[in-house]
Amino acid sequence: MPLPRRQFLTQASAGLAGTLLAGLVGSVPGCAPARSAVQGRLRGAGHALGHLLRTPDKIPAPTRTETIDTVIIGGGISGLAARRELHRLAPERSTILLELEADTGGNAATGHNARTAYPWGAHYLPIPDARDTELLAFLQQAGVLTGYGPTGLPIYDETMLCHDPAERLLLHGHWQAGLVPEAGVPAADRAEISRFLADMERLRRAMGPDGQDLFRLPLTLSSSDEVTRQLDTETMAAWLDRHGYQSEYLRWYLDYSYRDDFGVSALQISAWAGLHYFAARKGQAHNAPADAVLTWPQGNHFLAEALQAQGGPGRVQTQALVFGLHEANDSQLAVQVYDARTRQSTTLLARHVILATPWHVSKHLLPAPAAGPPLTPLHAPWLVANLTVAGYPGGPGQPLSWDNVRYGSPALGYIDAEHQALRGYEADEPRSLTFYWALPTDPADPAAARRHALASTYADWLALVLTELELMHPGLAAQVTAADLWVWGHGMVAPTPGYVWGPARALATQPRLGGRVHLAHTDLSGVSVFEEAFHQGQRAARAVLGASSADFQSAT
Ligand SMILES: Cc1cc2nc3c(=O)[nH]c(=O)nc-3n(C[C@H](O)[C@H](O)[C@H](O)COP(=O)(O)OP(=O)(O)OC[C@H]3O[C@@H](n4cnc5c(N)ncnc54)[C@H](O)[C@@H]3O)c2cc1C
Repeated sequence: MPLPRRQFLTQASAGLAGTLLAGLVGSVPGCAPARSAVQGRLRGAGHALGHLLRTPDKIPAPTRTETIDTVIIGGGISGLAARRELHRLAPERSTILLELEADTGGNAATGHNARTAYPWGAHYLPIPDARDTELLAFLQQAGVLTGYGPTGLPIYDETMLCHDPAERLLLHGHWQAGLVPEAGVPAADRAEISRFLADMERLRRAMGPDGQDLFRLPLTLSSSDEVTRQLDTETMAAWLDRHGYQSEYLRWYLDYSYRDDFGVSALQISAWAGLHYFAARKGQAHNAPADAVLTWPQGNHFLAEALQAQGGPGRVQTQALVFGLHEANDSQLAVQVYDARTRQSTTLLARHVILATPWHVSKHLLPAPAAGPPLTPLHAPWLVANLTVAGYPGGPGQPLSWDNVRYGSPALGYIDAEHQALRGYEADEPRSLTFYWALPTDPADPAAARRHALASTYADWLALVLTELELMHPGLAAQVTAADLWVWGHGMVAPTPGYVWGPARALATQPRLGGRVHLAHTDLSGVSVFEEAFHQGQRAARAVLGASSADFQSAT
């Protein structure tokens, strides 16, 4: 049964001050400033335009026709990577990328205040596996990778490697360094945490009988070992129970990590995905440790801009809603697109289409699939809040770090958006903080959480965020001067049991419409991270070129 809205917000704030949910910021005792003192607004992806897909009769019929070789639908990381790859391998082809929003980047969106750019979504890339030469080549061209050391390991631009201090955790009233609970944690729990991390280290190095790493990114490179893939059929929580991992500190740390990458906890993801999270990361660098991350004030929008810049002169059209896709004739597809600027629609006749949209959009555009289980990705809604705070977020212990998390919180903490700025700060200078919050989702009715999230008001969200800030830094909520908030109705895909290696994903990723439509999106991976999106795009672009050469051969 759908949650009433008040209950949804109560769950979102589980553990926060009980008085919070009156819905008025001023009702939070002793912490929240008068509502009028905080400048800001509630934003979000272009729901109104996107929702036109549900009522196509309200969209004007196409009045013009254009012919083009390849149309890319969706300008997130996967669509931009596809465009770059097409340009790299076949620059003579005509392409157009159509993006619904006013800017490309998808979930790697950015905004800014008077002080700095900040992320609205994806904000970091762990240093990649040094075997991922295609990703390294892109990063080198983007200036992120500056060369190679004497042993052949990549050297990353020091200004883009996350500076120290990178992470801190508020635990037992004290800020400790790092996010793995340590300070004041009983010895038995510490031993369990060490055992788990040692297990993950073993899995990181483990190979399957086919000679492939058991876990790797992109995940298609992981071993096809059946015993390992069977782990996709149980939940990570069940796997932890089976292996005697009961420590509440360990379970909190794992749930925090999974909510941060997948939006849901160990109860909702498969054991394969839960282990992949820890065992697939094999970053290596000449000038950074294996767990270093690359980050920018504007988050991964930096990488989106670089992908777009490397994609050549092909057209990129934003505020363009694709609402129809069908076969026009034996050799062309018809793509119907509505331009929200001119309020006119066009039919593009294309030999190939790369569909780089989330599955809830793609399934509307594609003809019904062949018989088989449907793909039903679970997406938690997310709240991201960018705050300007007049005071310093200090506290006992480790100073302000890039990533700041409160143990036991239902939220995911905040990033210091100005962390990478290469300058000193006056103690009383304002700071820009980016809060992340994966909202609770009932897998039986995920649409209910989304509906409630989209129906909640600026005041509702602001109350949640300010209360969380107050619990992290008593007295600081009153010093918030601006707060812009963004709700993602669909955050990122959660790899629920059976999603990654079950039949539905394999079926959904098949080429469609006579082999002329190729799909790319992290929903089709099950693990929503930059590396997956990048490789999804590359694979789709190569599939277009492969299909084109087959066309060419059959025509000659
Ligand atoms: C809050 C949040 C934080 C995240 N943090 C990180 C992180 O730190 N690091 C990381 O690696 N990953 C992170 N991710 C995951 C991130 O989603 C992926 O890394 C990646 O950006 C996904 O790219 P994509 O191309 O698969 O999808 P999307 O970003 O979903 O791109 C799809 C695009 O299609 C467009 N579109 C949809 N419908 C239409 C239509 N009908 N016509 C035209 N265009 C359409 C959309 O507007 C969108 O631009 C985060 C995700 C979220 C939500």
